Amino acid sequence: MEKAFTVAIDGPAASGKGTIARAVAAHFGFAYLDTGLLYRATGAKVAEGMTPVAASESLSPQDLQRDDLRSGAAGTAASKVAAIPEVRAALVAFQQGFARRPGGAVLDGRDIGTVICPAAEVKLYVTASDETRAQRRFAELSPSDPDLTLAQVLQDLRDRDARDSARATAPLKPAGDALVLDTSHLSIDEAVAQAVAAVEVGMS
Ligand SMILES: Nc1ncnc2c1ncn2[C@@H]1O[C@H](COP(=O)(O)OP(=O)(O)O)[C@@H](O)[C@H]1O
Ligand SMILES: Nc1ccn([C@@H]2O[C@H](COP(=O)(O)OP(=O)(O)O)[C@@H](O)[C@H]2O)c(=O)n1
Repeated sequence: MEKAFTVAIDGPAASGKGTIARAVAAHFGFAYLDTGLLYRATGAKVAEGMTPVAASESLSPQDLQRDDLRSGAAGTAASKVAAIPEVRAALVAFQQGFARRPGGAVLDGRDIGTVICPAAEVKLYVTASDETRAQRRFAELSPSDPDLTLAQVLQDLRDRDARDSARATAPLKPAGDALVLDTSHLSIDEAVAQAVAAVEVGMS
């Protein structure tokens, strides 16, 4: 594909957005941007003493490659800086430029279909029950954090979703024209197949 074509994927924590986004990008040969990493890296720099706005304005490719961005603490730090309008504003141009690059792009996050790419050709809102999401995230994080409990992961997800949904700027919510994909009872292959089918409709 020569022209721009944007697939916007939003949803709450650990719903399967990233898994679907990566698979869709690989299937169609599109570029992929995990926009949560921008907020996680900003939060990590704030934890090291930078102000949130300076951190968001100075993000480098290396900042996005740190190996400590996937932890629960990094997710919580991300959602705190993500509520600051100036931090979000500092990250808009990069995301929009990525979305409109020639050849197609998939972006996943919280506000891609609502704020970053309201004209995206395809919009998905990926969700799953709180318990399903907590079990998936627990399975992911517990091998490297033996003290972690399922109850703690569930509480962290709920706190983060509540903060992301309640903020005034770019809150977590489905775009009016998004296709809602509940993955609670879908395998990864089934969820990806439904997303691929939605993109095929968008391309036709
Ligand atoms: N449909 C699914 N069924 C089972 N596990 C899934 C499914 N989708 C995602 N997962 C797993 O759940 C975890 C969280 O998925 P991820 O794509 O990282 O979510 P998000 O990007 O929304 O935070 C990962 O370990 C992933 O392999
Ligand atoms: N487009 C985005 C992406 C992430 N975020 C914030 O960054 C946090 C981490 O996002 P993430 O996508 O990496 O989190 P997971 O859904 O993977 O757990 C979220 O809880 C949001 O607060 C956002 O506000 N807007």
